[in-house]
Amino acid sequence: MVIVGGGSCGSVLAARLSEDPACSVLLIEAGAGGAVRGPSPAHILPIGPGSPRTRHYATTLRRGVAGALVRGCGLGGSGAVNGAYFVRATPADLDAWGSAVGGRSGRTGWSYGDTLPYFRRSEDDYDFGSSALHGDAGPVPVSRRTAESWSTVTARFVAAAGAMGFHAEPDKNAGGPAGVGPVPCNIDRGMRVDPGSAYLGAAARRPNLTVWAGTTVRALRTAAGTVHAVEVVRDGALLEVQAHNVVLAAGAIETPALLWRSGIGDPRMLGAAAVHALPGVGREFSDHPEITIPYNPAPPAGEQVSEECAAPPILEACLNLDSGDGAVEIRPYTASFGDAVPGNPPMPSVLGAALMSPWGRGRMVPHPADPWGAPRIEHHYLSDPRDKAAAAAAVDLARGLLDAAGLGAVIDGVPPRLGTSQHLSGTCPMGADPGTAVVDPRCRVHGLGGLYIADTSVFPRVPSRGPHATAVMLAERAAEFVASGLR
Ligand SMILES: Cc1cc2nc3c(=O)[nH]c(=O)nc-3n(C[C@H](O)[C@H](O)[C@H](O)COP(=O)(O)OP(=O)(O)OC[C@H]3O[C@@H](n4cnc5c(N)ncnc54)[C@H](O)[C@@H]3O)c2cc1C
Repeated sequence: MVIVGGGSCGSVLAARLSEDPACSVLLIEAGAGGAVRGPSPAHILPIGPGSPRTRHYATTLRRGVAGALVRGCGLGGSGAVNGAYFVRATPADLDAWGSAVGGRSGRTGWSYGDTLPYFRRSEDDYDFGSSALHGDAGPVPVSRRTAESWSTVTARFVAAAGAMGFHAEPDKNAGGPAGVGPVPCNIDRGMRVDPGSAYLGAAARRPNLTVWAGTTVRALRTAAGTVHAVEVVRDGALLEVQAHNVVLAAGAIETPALLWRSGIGDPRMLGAAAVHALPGVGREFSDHPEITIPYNPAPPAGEQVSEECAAPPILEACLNLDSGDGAVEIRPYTASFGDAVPGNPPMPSVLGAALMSPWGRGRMVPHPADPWGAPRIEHHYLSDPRDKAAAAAAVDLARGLLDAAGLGAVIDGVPPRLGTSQHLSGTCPMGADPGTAVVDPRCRVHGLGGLYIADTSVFPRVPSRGPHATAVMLAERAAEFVASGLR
């Protein structure tokens, strides 16, 4: 078994599949560093210029607006450098996923009921323990900051949202009505516990699990409709590694890129290099646009700040609204991205207003001149009039909250800025129809034997919450599908 990519999903897959001593697993990760890094300070995002733990990509957010995408690289992947917000997709998201992909409920289903056991299995919820909704024995610790330890920004924001009539949501992973409340985080005592640390830490010593870091998979080798090997670059040499099964978990940018480099995709795009037709690769993706509103923070008004507040995660609480024309998330960041991201220049404090169920879809295509170059990415943010209207309403709401909370004053002459939440999803979507989908409901690539995809590229659409907890659930579920295919 070869797993390509040791990020959020690849770590889960490698650990779960190697639980069976008869299954020999090779995990191949492009980023350097063979050892699992272990938990890292959650209030720092090591994604700034020059960070050895990231790869950067250019995108066009909308016509005339350039943007930058970041992906983690190294064991733990993007999960090891992210904001540590660990919120599940909503029951409505998952039920829509189940209906969209048409798998049979319970066996290959993706509805809320089908997926709940895998969310529970992945977590150790420090606040809610074991219950019908939560697990207390999984590898990922999940915790929420208590109101007593909130930073001033969070405390003022939550109070203002309550005063404005938004109802309290004490557990954003309970599947209840959306509101304002603490963000569940994969944090233990201030440290981000990414899936690499959580899952691979214990598994790495198993004799049937080999980890090759600093090794890049260049292409898949296929013959007679089956993938039988991967071509890798390791220590400067090009090698071919034979495999009975290959699981791609290289993330929502590199997984489609790897398929294209292997001749898998839309033949109209690949031309003579085409080996297997799957026109859905890169055709439509979704992500959460975020508009940030810069402000000058108000001076403290004598609030008591506990010692624990000294280094809060970047987001301790948020407001979710699921009604009306689309889901919205208002994010009161506890620090400026100049302070939280080493290497960034000084930046103002911002409040974020994100569209969490956008209608617009992005498109990714291979680099036009260089098959080894980064794909061309276009987000097409706010291209749909419904998104434009929702964005304007979300910015108004965020400004109202900024005011009501007394967080500070909007900076004159600095307009709100369109950016991305970095939640790219759905570049190789799951579905029953190989004309549009790339994998079936068991994560098998349509029409090719021996090849699975299990990462955020297979989400039919981005969930209406951050994708990380849902990515870990997906990998838990995919590991079972892959293992059952071996029997
Ligand atoms: C800066 C940032 C902040 C974020 N914050 C949050 C948050 O707070 N909450 C949330 O829910 N989501 C957040 N996200 C999104 C979330 O972290 C990702 O959606 C999730 O981690 C993606 O998991 P993945 O397994 O699909 O990909 P990744 O975790 O990106 O893993 C892909 C791995 O594959 C490796 N790889 C790629 N190509 C190859 C190759 N050819 N050969 C070998 N290895 C390869 C990469 O190096 C990487 O390690 C954030 C993302 C970023 C970048």
